[in-house]
Amino acid sequence: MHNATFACLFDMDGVLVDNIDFHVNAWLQFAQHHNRPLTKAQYLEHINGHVSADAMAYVFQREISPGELIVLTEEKEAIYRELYRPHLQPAPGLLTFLSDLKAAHVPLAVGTSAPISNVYFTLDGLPLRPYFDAVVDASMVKHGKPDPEIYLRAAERVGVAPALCVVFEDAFAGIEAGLRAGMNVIAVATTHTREELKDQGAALIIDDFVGLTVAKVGQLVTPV
Ligand SMILES: O=P(O)(O)OC[C@H]1O[C@@H](O)[C@H](O)[C@@H](O)[C@@H]1O
Repeated sequence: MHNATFACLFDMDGVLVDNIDFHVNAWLQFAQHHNRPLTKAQYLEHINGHVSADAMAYVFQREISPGELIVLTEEKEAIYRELYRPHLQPAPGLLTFLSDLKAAHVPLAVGTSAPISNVYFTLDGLPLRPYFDAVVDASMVKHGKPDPEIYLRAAERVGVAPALCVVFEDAFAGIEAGLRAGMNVIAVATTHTREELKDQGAALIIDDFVGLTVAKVGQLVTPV
């Protein structure tokens, strides 16, 4: 058995599930309903991977009150869940990779900008929750990605030093959050192409989890 000396921290949307097209369509429908201009390019640059408080402030170009934020977030996320529900499935190779990590006693956590309603939908809907020792969502932090708080909190929850954590991320904001937390980042080329990801500072770029081994990930944090 592999002797685990590191932890793996997973982003949710775009990593555990390859669902960003559904988020894009939900945001475009939501924005149209509120007569706000929004394009896919703007989504990718300003919304992808960000917490709803920041995304809504961008869409409406103003501060959103806490009460309004709850209503608007649930409106958008209900559209997303309706669109994605028939397609809900784990990313290719994910279940095998998570089982291998568990067998090697690697502590596992999720660090997501998503609201808790989407965490229930994804982690309990599949179900993926039994694999994870900790889940940190948007409601548990003051500052969303690209701030490192979500990943620092996840590392704290599994009791592993940031330098010994490997973050799996698809979003620019999430990659930056992992790097600013002092962690090793593996970029997943779901939302962005390998070309777009190549200068973002990730130690490795993968298309999905097929064929990924515990040893390969461990090498990123374990001196040879
Ligand atoms: O990629 P993460 O951190 O799981 O982020 C979740 C967020 O990702 C964004 O891309 C979605 O548009 C949001 O609606 C969602 O809540």
